[in-house]
Amino acid sequence: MSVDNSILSVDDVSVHFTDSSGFLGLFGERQTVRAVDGISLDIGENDVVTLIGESGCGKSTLGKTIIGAQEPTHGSITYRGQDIWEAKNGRDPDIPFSEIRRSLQIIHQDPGSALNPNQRILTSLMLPLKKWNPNLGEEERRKRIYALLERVGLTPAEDFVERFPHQLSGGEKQRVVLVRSLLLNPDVILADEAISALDVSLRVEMMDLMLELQDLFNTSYVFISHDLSNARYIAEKSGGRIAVMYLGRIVEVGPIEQVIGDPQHPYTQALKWATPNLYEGEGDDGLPIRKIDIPDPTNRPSGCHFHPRCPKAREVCETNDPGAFEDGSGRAARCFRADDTHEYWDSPSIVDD
Ligand SMILES: Nc1ncnc2c1ncn2[C@@H]1O[C@H](COP(=O)(O)OP(=O)(O)OP(=O)(O)O)[C@@H](O)[C@H]1O
Repeated sequence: MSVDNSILSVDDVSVHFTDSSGFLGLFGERQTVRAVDGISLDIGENDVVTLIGESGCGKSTLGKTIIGAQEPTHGSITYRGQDIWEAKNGRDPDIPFSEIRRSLQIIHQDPGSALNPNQRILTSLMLPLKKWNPNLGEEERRKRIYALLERVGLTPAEDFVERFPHQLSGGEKQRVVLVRSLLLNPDVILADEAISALDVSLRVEMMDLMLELQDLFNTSYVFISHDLSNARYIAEKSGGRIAVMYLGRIVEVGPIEQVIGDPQHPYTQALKWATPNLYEGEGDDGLPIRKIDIPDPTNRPSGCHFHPRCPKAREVCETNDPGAFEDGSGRAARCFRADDTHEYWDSPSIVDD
């Protein structure tokens, strides 16, 4: 899906891992996991996109690919028109890879692992600022760090900068990591389950803080979450998009009013059904999923990959792979049901009553 003013363009990107470990590997068989499979997505200025889906659907791999930390096996990622991997491989880029690296930052679930346990917070924040902004004097650097720490509520900053990571709570560490990313003035921050490890009471506070700072820094975010309530909160507050992933693909993407308010893809409907505070008062049409088990990612079902679990599957879904249908509202869904005139509607159901 394309946007105006795009910073990052993901164009038909796949990431396939070939694995010869495991049982079949003993017999020399190599299996391919299609962690990301033919995804196109643009990230614009001041944009927010939240990737949601079950464990193993490819959210982290797509996120890492978007920020240039994972090389795609197919397709391209461009940053302001510059192919990231051509820049990384030094093919005379218009934008050097170091500049791309600075512009695309990541915040992980575990802030502890992102901070050197032997360094005081001041050193952890000073070093990257010095590396990326060598013309900035020590006093100016210190001023920026203090101002940002105060802005995220780590006050008094003079006290926090003298501490080591083990002297901070999880929420405080995550704020320090956020400050460290923002000091580099990035265009895009990938927040990979960045709030999942925080106490529930702190999650909303952290999401609010990140979105407030977005306005100040003109930063775009790609949030990764397995929790549809959090994804809804972020998308609602930011006016951003939600992208629902299933077995390496985006099966539905668009604004919150469409994707959560009126989901088109049966998988999005199942996710919504499984999130009680989103489903309240919507009646009970029965279980919106036929099988709980996630299919083997090395051996995906034919046709629509969701068809064995889909309560609305018809014969055509077993053989034909749906493309993305756009409905003119900014939403696209990979389901034949999104097309009123599709042969799906005349195809016999494969679901037992
Ligand atoms: N380096 C790798 N080598 C082989 N397979 C991998 C590798 N990284 C990821 N995978 C596989 O790719 C698929 C997608 O993994 P990924 O971590 O992107 O999913 P996810 O949606 O982020 O899951 P989770 O929410 O559990 O973190 C999984 O089947 C995973 O086992």
